[in-house]
Amino acid sequence: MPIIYTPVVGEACQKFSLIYTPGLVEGLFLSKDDVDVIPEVLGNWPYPQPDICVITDGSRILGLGDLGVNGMGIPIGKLSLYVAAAGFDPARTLPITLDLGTNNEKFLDDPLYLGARHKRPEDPEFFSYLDKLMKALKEKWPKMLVQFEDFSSDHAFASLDRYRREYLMFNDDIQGTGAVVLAGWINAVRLSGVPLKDHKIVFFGAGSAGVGVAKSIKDHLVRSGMAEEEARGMFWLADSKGLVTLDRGDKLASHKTLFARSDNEGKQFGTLEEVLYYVKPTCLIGLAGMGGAFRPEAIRKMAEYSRHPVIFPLSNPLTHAECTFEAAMEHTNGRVLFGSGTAFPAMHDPSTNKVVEPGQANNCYIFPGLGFGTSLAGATRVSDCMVHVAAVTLAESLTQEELDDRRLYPRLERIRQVSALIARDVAVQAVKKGIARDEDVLEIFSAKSGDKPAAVVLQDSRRLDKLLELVQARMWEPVYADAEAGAAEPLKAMM
Ligand SMILES: NC(=O)C1=CN([C@@H]2O[C@H](COP(=O)(O)OP(=O)(O)OC[C@H]3O[C@@H](n4cnc5c(N)ncnc54)[C@H](O)[C@@H]3O)[C@@H](O)[C@H]2O)C=CC1
Ligand SMILES: CC(=O)C(=O)O
Ligand SMILES: [Mg+2]
Repeated sequence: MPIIYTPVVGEACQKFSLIYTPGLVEGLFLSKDDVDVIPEVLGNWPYPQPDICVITDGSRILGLGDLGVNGMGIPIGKLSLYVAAAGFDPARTLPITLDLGTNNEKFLDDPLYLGARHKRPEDPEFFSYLDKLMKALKEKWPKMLVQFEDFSSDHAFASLDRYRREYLMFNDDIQGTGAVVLAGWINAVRLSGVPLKDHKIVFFGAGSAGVGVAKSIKDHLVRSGMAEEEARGMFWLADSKGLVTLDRGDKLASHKTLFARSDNEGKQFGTLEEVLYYVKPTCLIGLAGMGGAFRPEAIRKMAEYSRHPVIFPLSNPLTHAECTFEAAMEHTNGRVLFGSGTAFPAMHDPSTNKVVEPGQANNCYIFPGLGFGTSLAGATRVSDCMVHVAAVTLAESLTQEELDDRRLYPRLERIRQVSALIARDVAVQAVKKGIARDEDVLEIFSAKSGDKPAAVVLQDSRRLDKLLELVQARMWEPVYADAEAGAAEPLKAMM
């Protein structure tokens, strides 16, 4: 996991042009010059019809910025996790990197850079290209789910809004991250001892991930019965200019306006510390890609404001995490409820004489199961309910032992089990919405395409068990064709 994914995948992307292996088909590159021949380029893909595609334009790779075509490591890494964590067939996964240019001067001047050495196009050309690509992908592989990954935040929000109704797609940084943090947050709130409505959440970073997470938690609160205004009042977002307020004097990007504060009485708060002293939050979430930004003083303040402060330094890779697990433990006297984007090692807590394992709040707990359930159901799109149920199922997937250990997420070793549960519940939501098309899934609920079965049918435990069996039966297993060799046994034992 730490090799095919964060942190090493970040380094692999930084060095991608140098370590590239000619002749190995790793993924599909589409350049600006291909604009009129996109279907023909897709036709060059030498493997069977893909079920899942991860696409990036390399414009915001983890917290490492614009890596251009070198971002290819991310679709490859994410798809490896679709295989390992949910059971997609590796031959039916498609990594795509758009080589539309880069605004990274270092690469523009680098003779060894593999991508096109020109700047990125303006929005009209960018979206016209993307429109053609989405159309061509749907025409060629209508059932394939497309995951948008690591696009710069303006394009991440705009493309999600543009394609989510017409195409089978979702944005992992906005929706996958939203769901995984919501799951950890639900469990952290339970352990914090602070009533839900009294939580105050500060976000350091208000980009695709920050706003995606804030929206996901806010929508969950509203679904649970809280009024929209009250729910929104629990959030304070800070970006590179400080607390996001309506009267800050700059033109706010549209994705930030939903959470912009209007109750700041004309005062502005430029630094994270100023925001913390003003808000006195119970939760601090880092999604700014600023390594070390949660300094000891800030962590100590969090421990003053709450007996069990929730601190989530979520930026990737490890060097960009806002603080380490060790620092969070030290400056809260071990009271922190912690989740990070990249895994930190476990620590011995002298006060309890126990080993404490930090949570890994990474969308890798969500996208494999969400994608598998969507694909299994033959869903025609990814609805908000499908993403929301993925979060709730993840939050509820902990075993008694994991709950006793005060964990926020299940052990990573159980990821295939957890992904299967998420896939089942996502598929149920697709059936509920009438957007499932897979006949085996529909038959379990005695439904036809387009039907919306009654709640009593959808909650019937016998049918749910059958659906889980179907999920497990369809999961690809890394076994040798000659099963007699017994190569499958160690992996089966993990299930
Ligand atoms: N744990 C997880 O599962 C995930 C983690 N991430 C991480 O989150 C980070 C951000 O990702 P995105 O939101 O997509 O990027 P983004 O570029 O859309 O947003 C970054 C935000 O940070 C703010 N920022 C930048 N410098 C700052 C500073 N000095 N002080 C305060 N704010 C500052 C920007 O104004 C912007 O609001 C990345 O490091 C990425 O790896 C993203 C998705 C999932
Ligand atoms: C985990 C992830 O999607 C990111 O850091 O961008
Ligand atoms: Mg990402």
